[in-house]
Amino acid sequence: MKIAVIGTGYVGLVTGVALAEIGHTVTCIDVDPKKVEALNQGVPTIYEPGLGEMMLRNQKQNRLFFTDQHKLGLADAAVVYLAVGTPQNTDGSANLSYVERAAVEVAEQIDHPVVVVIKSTVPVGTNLRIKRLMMRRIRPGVFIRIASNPEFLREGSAIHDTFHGDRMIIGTEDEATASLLAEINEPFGIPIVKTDLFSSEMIKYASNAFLATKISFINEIANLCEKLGANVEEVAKGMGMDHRIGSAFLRAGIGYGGSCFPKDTNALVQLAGNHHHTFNLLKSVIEVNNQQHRLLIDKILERFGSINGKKVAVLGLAFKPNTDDLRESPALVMIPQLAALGADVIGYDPIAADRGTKWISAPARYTNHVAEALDGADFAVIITDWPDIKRMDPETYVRLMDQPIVFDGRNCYSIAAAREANLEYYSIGRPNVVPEVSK
Ligand SMILES: NC(=O)c1ccc[n+]([C@@H]2O[C@H](COP(=O)([O-])OP(=O)(O)OC[C@H]3O[C@@H](n4cnc5c(N)ncnc54)[C@H](O)[C@@H]3O)[C@@H](O)[C@H]2O)c1
Ligand SMILES: O=c1ccn([C@@H]2O[C@H](COP(=O)(O)OP(=O)(O)O[C@H]3O[C@H](CO)[C@@H](O)[C@H](O)[C@H]3O)[C@@H](O)[C@H]2O)c(=O)[nH]1
Repeated sequence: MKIAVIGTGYVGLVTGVALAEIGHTVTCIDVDPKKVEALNQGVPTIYEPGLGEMMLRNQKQNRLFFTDQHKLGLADAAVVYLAVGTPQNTDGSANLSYVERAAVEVAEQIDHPVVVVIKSTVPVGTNLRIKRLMMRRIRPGVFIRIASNPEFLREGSAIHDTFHGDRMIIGTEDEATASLLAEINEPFGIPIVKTDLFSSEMIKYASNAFLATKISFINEIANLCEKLGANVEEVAKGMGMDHRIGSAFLRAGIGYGGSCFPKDTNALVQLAGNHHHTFNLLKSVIEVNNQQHRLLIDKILERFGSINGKKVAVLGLAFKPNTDDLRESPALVMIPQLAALGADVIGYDPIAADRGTKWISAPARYTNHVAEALDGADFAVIITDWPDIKRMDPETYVRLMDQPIVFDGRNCYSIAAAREANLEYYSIGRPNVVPEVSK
């Protein structure tokens, strides 16, 4: 099948590469000529384990192409995926201008029937609205069908998720379109759920909102555990063994970030509000998450009083491990706050260090060497549970820092290991470790 994918961001690039991998001929189109140039040279524009090799293989086998010319990319495509961004408007609602622009571009260029598949996360009703928008612009005699096929990949494990997802959702207006999409995606071997357009759009928002709810719920339990002397990891383990609850997404921490949960929860609250429904539960989930981002600062101030002039190592800038994505990362909140309190901040990230200066508007230095960040530091703050940080022996902090005091937003080490290393250690929802000498 000849397929065009519009947008080579996270979702567009992974979708394009994966569809080529299962045998389709795919042309990915992006308005950014620099991205297209890099991709044409075989250089992936996002950091995603396993993506680069798969991309190159399919380019070499002439199944995967990149262009910034819509006309060229759409020329003989039977199916066109829209995978452009749907960022947040200032009021929290989803900004659909990129989807609309891409849809208009397709409508004006195509001269043959196509199925338009919306991969972007869009509010309920958008697919239908986009179809109508396109119908007003297509040439006489050209026919389009629309499908909603929301994406569920996680950054950092996008390739794995694409080939081993729990389900694929296909929302359509007619069985023929649903069957065509099922046939295209059949080689992925993932269970396919066929449904209507509106339900498909809602499944995406409801799924992200539910996962965010699990995280905020366990974070609230963690905050209570701290007050009551329980250990949230023990609690999450005990809860998660009940299969009705499940153990996934019960890791307490500094709060969720990333390009999806924050914006999609806000968009669902807005969407509900537009229909005179106050989504109280989700509003609280968002509020708890915002509070959670500030929690470590409170702990730091409680410990030190003032951090003016203190050297702090911030470990991890990305919103989660295995990605260089800083969108809505707790680091964006934490580093400016630390700097505003007078701390001398040095940020470490194994992959995203060079993005620090560009993304974070606060006086701070950045490095991709963890030892350089820790050297002579008065305290450290862990934002991202990168494998190399988790693997680090807690004794390393004692060896490198001026004062071995760690505020861990991701519960990277066991309480026993911190105690054994004589580390002063504050984590989330677990007992503090304060060695005798520090008391
Ligand atoms: N990032 C994720 O992990 C993820 C996962 C699931 C769903 N989603 C959803 O998928 C959508 C895309 O997310 P993303 O993170 O890949 O976005 P992104 O912002 O990283 O990338 C969007 C790309 O589209 C390009 N673009 C914009 N308008 C265009 C046009 N008219 N023609 C061609 N190219 C155009 C941009 O240049 C950019 O490269 C969003 O709706 C998002 O919510 C994202
Ligand atoms: O138990 C947990 C699990 C996650 N997180 C945090 O939650 C955020 C999101 O993590 P994750 O879901 O792994 O990453 P994303 O790449 O943002 O993926 C989410 O958002 C995507 C975009 O919509 C969806 O496609 C995915 O299914 C959905 O998991 C990160 O900050 C994590 O640190 C926690 O704090 N505790």
